[in-house]
Amino acid sequence: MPRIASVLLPMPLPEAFDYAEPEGLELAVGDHVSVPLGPRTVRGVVTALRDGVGGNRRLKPVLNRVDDPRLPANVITFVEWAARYSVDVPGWPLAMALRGLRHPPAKPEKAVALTGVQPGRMTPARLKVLAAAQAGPLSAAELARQAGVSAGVVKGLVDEGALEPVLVAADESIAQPDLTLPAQTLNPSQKAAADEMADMLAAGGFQAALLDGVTGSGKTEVYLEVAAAALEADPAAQVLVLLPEIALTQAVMGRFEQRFGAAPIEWHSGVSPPRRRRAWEAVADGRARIVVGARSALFLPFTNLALIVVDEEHDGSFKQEEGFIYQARDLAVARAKIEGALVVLASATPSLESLWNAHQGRYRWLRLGARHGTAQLPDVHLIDMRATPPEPGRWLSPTLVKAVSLTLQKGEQSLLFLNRRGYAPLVLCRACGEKLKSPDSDSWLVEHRYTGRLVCHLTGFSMKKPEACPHCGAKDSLVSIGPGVERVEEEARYLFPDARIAVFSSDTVFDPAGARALVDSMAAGEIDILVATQAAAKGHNFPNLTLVGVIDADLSLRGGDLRAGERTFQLLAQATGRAGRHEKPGRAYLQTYSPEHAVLQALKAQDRDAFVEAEMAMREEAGLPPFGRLAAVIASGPDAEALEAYVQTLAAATPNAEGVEVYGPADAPLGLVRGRRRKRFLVRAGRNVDLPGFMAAWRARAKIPNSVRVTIDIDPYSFL
Ligand SMILES: Nc1ncnc2c1ncn2[C@@H]1O[C@H](COP(=O)(O)OP(=O)(O)OP(=O)(O)O)[C@@H](O)[C@H]1O
Ligand SMILES: [Zn+2]
Repeated sequence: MPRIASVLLPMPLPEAFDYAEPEGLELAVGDHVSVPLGPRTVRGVVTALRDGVGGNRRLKPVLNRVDDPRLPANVITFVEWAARYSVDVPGWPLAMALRGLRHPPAKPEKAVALTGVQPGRMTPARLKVLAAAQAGPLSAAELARQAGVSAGVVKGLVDEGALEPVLVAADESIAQPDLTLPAQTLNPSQKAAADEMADMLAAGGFQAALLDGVTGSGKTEVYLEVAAAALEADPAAQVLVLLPEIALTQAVMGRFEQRFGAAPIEWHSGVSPPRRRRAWEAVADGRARIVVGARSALFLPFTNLALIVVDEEHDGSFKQEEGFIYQARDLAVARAKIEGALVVLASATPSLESLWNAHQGRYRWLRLGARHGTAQLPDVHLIDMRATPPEPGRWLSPTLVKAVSLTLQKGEQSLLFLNRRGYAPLVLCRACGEKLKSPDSDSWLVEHRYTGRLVCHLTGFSMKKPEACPHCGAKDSLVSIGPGVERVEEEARYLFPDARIAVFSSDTVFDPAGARALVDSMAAGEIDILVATQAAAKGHNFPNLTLVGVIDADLSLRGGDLRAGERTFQLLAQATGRAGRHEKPGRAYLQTYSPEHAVLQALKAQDRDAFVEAEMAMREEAGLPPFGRLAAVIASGPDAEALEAYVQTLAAATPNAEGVEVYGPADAPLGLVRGRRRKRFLVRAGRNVDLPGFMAAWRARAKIPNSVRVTIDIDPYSFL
C-alpha cells in the first residue's frame, strides 16, 4: 500500500504538507527529508504517515531522506503544542528545534595508520613513530608529538609506505558525569526539599515543584542533588537546566562541573554552530546527560528527559518577545507534561503565577526560609533622595558614598546597581530644548561614552555624537541628562580613585567567555566596586560582596504596567540578595524619591509574603493574571491609512465570547518603530477561556493587507 507523508517545514506555513512516500524509502515519523516546494528543494520533518495516494491530486514524492538523527516524536508533539499555544505557525518552533542541525556534521578527520610495510632504513626516531602508531590511527601532527620527533619523520614514513593516510570519524566523545563523587552535605531544610523531589522523581510521571528559597539559601545545591538522583535512578536519564542569562549559565556550568567532574553540555546563542551541532547530536543519541542553557534549549531533541529545572523562574528574560513569541517557563511545564518528567521552578522571588499554582496545590511548594549556614539576609536601608540628595550633577547620595568608603576600608566588595546601559539615557540641546530622538522610532537616543556614539536601544540605530545640535545648529550645546552605568562608573572613579572598578553590562561583556572572566575576577576579589546592570545582579555568588547600592530604586516602577510592582520587587530583592552571602554580614541601600511606596517598604521589611498578598488581592480585584488571562494584538505598518483600516476591520470582527473583553485599538506607547506605525489591542479573559483559540478565530476574520504585520502576544510582558 503506498503511503502519504505529512512533512512539516521550518518556515512560516500554516500546516504540514502531504507528499508521496517513494517505493523502498520506508520513512518513519521524525525522519528528516528533502521535498520539492514550488521550484525549490527544502528540508523538513515527517510528522505523520498514513496509507493512501492523495485522492484526485497526484502528490509530489519525497526526494530523499537526510541522514540526521531522527526528531523524537515528543519533540513534534511539543512543537505543535507550542505553536497552538502561541497562536503561531508550527514552522517557527520547528525551526528552533532544528537549529542545531544548520551546521553540517563533523567531517571525518585525516589521520595516518600503520600498513605493515617495513621502511627501507630504520632509525631511532622512526622506531618511536612506529611504536606510537601501534595504538591506532592518529593525525600526523599528534603522532609526531607523541613520538617526540619532527613532522618530517612521519612524512618520510608515509612516503616510504610504512604509514598510510586514512580518514577516521571525528572525536565525538562527551565527558560523562561521575555519580560517585561526594555530594555537598545539605542542611536539614535543603535535605527535606531534595528528598521530597527525589520521591517525586521515583513516583514517576509529570510532576511540578516550586523551589522557593530566599537568596543564598542554597537552591542550586538542592537541584544539583535532585539532578544526581535522576541520573542515578536511570542510566539513560537526561537533565535540562534553564537559566535566564548567558552570564548565569557560565556560573551554573561551573557548579555542575564541580559536582559531577564533567562540564555539562552548553546551549545558548553564544555557542558556535559546530558546537551546537555536536550538542544537538549528543542530546539526540543520549550521550548528553546534563544540558545547561537558555530558553531555546527547551526545543532540543531529548529522548529521555527526566528533569527540567527552570532557575530564576520569575525572570522576564524567559519570555521571548521577537520572532516566535513564547514564555519558556510555561513551555517548560508543557514539555515536562509531554515527557512525563519532573519540572522544578526555582526562585527567591517566584512569579505570582507560580506562587498561585503552588498555593492551589498544582505545584509542590518547597520553601527554604533562611540562608545556608550562618549567613543572614542583608539589612535593607532606604535613602530618601529628597532629604539627602547627591551634589548637583552627581548620582550617589552622601549616605551611599559613606557606605562604599567603609566597605572599601574593610577590604570588602560593593555592587552599584543601575539597570540602564550607556552613559546617559537622554541628550538635550541647551539652546533649543530639543531632545535627540531616533530618526524612525519613538525612542530617545542614549549616549555611550566608551564609543562616543548616540544609540537607539530599541532598533540599534547609532550615530557619532554630533558637535552641533542637529536641530538648531548651536555649538557645544548638547547636555547629557540622567545616569547610565558608565556615568556611575565615572563618578565612582572620581570618588574612589584607588579602588579597582569594573562595569558589567552588555556593552562591556559581549560573550560567555567575557562574562565568565568578569564573574571569576569578582569572585576572586580582584574588583572592589562592580557597577552593573541586571546582568550581574542575580544568581551570582560573590563571597566578599557585602554592600549593594541601588542607584535608582524607582526606575522600573515608572513604567506603570501591570507587572511593574512585581518586577521591581523581584529585581531589587535579587540585587540586594547578592550582599552578605557568606560569613560577613551584608547591607543594601536603595536610593529612592518615594520611600513610602509599598514595594520599597516591603523590600525594607523583607516581607515578601505581605507584598505578594497585597499584589494578589489587587490582581484578583482587576481580573489580571494569575486570576485572568491577557493577550495582545500588535499591528504595524508603514502606511498609516492601511493600518487604521485594518485595525478598524479587526475591531468590528471581534467574536462574541463569554468572559472575554477586548480593549482597543489604541496607538501603542511606542507608536513608531523603524518607520512603522504601531497599534495595539489588549484582550482580557477568564482563566477557563481558550484564549489561543479565541485569538486564532478572531485573527482569521479580517484579511491582513500586505503592508500590515500582525503579532499576537499571549501573556504579554511588554505593553509598549
Ligand atoms: N549545604 C551546603 N553546604 C555548603 N555550602 C552551601 C550549602 N548550601 C549552600 N551553600 C553555599 O551557599 C551559597 C549560596 O548558595 P546558592 O548559590 O545555591 O544559593 P541560591 O539559593 O541558589 O541563591 P540565589 O537565589 O540568590 O541565586 C553558595 O556559596 C553555596 O555554595
Ligand atoms: Zn538645539
